Amino acid sequence: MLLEVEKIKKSYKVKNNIVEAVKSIDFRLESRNITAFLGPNGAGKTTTIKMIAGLIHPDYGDIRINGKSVINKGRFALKDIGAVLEGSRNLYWRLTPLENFEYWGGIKGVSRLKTLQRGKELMSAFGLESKLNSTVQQLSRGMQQQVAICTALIHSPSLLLLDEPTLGLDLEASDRIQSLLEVLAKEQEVGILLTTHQMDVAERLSDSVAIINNGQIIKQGFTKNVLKQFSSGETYIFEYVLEIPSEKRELLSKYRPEYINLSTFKVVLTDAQTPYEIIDLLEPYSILRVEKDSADLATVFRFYTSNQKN
Ligand SMILES: Nc1ncnc2c1ncn2[C@@H]1O[C@H](COP(=O)(O)OP(=O)(O)OP(=O)(O)O)[C@@H](O)[C@H]1O
Repeated sequence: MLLEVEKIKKSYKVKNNIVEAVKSIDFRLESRNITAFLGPNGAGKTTTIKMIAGLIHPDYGDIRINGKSVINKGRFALKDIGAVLEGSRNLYWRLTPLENFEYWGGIKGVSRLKTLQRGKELMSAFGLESKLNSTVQQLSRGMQQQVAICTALIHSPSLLLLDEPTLGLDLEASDRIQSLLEVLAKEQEVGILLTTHQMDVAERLSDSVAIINNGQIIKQGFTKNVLKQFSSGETYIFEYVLEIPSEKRELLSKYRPEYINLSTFKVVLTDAQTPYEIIDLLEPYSILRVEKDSADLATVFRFYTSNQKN
């Protein structure tokens, strides 16, 4: 198993108060798997990722990478982990991408030749070959983030930790990063743990999700299973221009509609039924929309995080 996080806890002391940032978190991440760590602001995501990256120590619990505990073993952990936490803090802005790669490659114990070769390959994967010799401060924010990711990958780590990798980026930059992450996971067998508030990014990229709130994981599983639990078969939503009159309600009753408001209702259809039957039945009333009701991660996220106090 690439990453095993076992019952980790972390509290911060703020003046006379203790903030329990992470109460007890358990999860696993396999190679080739992308896990999205989701949670509202202050849920404890960054604290957890920082503990995995060895930047802060848990008060309790264990973190194992490839079966070996990394608690208090910073040097060992360095070898297997690449991380981009809080924007592009792993970059020196006055240096070029190549100089940054050389610097970080040196720290991670990779030869200069290998570092430069790998750095160039990674930059080409982003279409940034022409920027190898510009200083980081001359690059756009999207490019800087891409260079930060290249830097984190310079020593070919098996685990990549990313805090909000696509935050504030335009669609093209965000797409490039997402595509590279997919390639890294599926073709180069890297395990990726990322935090994001962008549910569409999480839905596209993640094999698994862990939803965290108040320092605890409240839901985890394969993304497709989590979504499936929320999608209720052949459920359709019909919205009419005007409210549904009582004689039509009577005719509709055999479909057991669930009314959302006076002009909108949901029905679950069997294999033998089609949405057109309903439309025919309600003629001549004008329909505004009919759509299949399927859950997305945003719905799932809202459900779990708004039920936090139950
Ligand atoms: N260095 C610190 N000192 C004191 N409290 C902290 C520190 N870092 C985080 N916290 C607190 O710990 C809790 C969890 O914070 P954390 O940054 O891990 O959340 P997060 O899920 O990453 O949030 P966001 O989505 O806003 O980045 C919050 O209540 C936060 O205020």
